[in-house]
Amino acid sequence: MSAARLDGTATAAAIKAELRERVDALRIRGIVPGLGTLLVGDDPASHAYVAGKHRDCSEVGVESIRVDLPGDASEADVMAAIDRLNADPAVTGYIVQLPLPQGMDANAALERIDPSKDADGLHPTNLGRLVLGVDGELTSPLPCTPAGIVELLHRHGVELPGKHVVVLGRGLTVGRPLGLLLTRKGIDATVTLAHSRTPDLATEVRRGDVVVAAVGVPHLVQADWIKPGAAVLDVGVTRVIDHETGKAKLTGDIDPAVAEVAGWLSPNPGGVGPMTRALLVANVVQAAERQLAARPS
Ligand SMILES: Nc1nc2c(c(=O)[nH]1)N[C@@H](CN(C=O)c1ccc(C(=O)N[C@@H](CCC(=O)O)C(=O)O)cc1)CN2
Repeated sequence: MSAARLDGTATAAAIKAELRERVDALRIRGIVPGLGTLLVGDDPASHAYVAGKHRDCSEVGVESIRVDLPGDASEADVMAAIDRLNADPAVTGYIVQLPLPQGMDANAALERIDPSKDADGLHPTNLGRLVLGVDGELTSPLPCTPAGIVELLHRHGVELPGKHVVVLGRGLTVGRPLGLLLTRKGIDATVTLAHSRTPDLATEVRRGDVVVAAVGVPHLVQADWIKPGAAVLDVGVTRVIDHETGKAKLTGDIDPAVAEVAGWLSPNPGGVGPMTRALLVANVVQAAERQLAARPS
């Protein structure tokens, strides 16, 4: 038996259709949401992701403001670009595409973002609100990949309360905030956050009703690591050369044989990636709705 597909492309399309209606309602009230992106350097993957983000915006009626700096830009250039995005009234929310070129302080860049314009939910204030809001109502933006994973499972009817979720990877954009999100009241999962220094990964993964792999090690997770029927989300991406075609192709963290054991499996590409982008647009629309709510009537 083969796992059912956690279809990120179709789910993201449904979310974008819902967002289109919210954007239309905002525009009628005179608010035009705009997403800004700041991309430094010429990493092809980052360029592809940023292009996808702007494509999504045009599909839902969100304006795009794109700032690209060369790879040899100084930290002062990056900070100045962030200051301009903070001040630009056309920018409802924006992101600094990660990774920044080697040697550049990503934390300093993230801290410079105006938290009310932080479309990635990665500013310390918004990550702090995620920690503080574990028991309560949350009105700050959530990091896009964790929010996308929870939404993808929810829209496929995969229940999380009381389930054991094993997350592989402790990075800033996925593993770390995902652990916080999954343990919030209302989501109520139990989380194991495993990483490169965890002994015996296979034993940890076998305990998971849900497994999220975000480490960037091609085909790390093997079929005999998976509890039969588990939901498996493949987030990590490595570009490897296909020996038959000589071209680079995307390879995820999950071995294809996992499909024979898992109950649910997200394809990669076509799984969590499109959900990350859809939830980014959702954060921008939400920020615009907050602007509207704060406007004197
Ligand atoms: N500022 C941020 N930087 C990065 C984040 C982030 O959330 N914020 N996450 C990752 C990359 N990422 C978002 O920027 C991202 C990854 C993948 C995709 C995506 O749509 N993938 C497609 C395949 C695209 C391709 O062909 O290359 C898919 O999975 O179907 C979008 C965004 C690191 N940086």
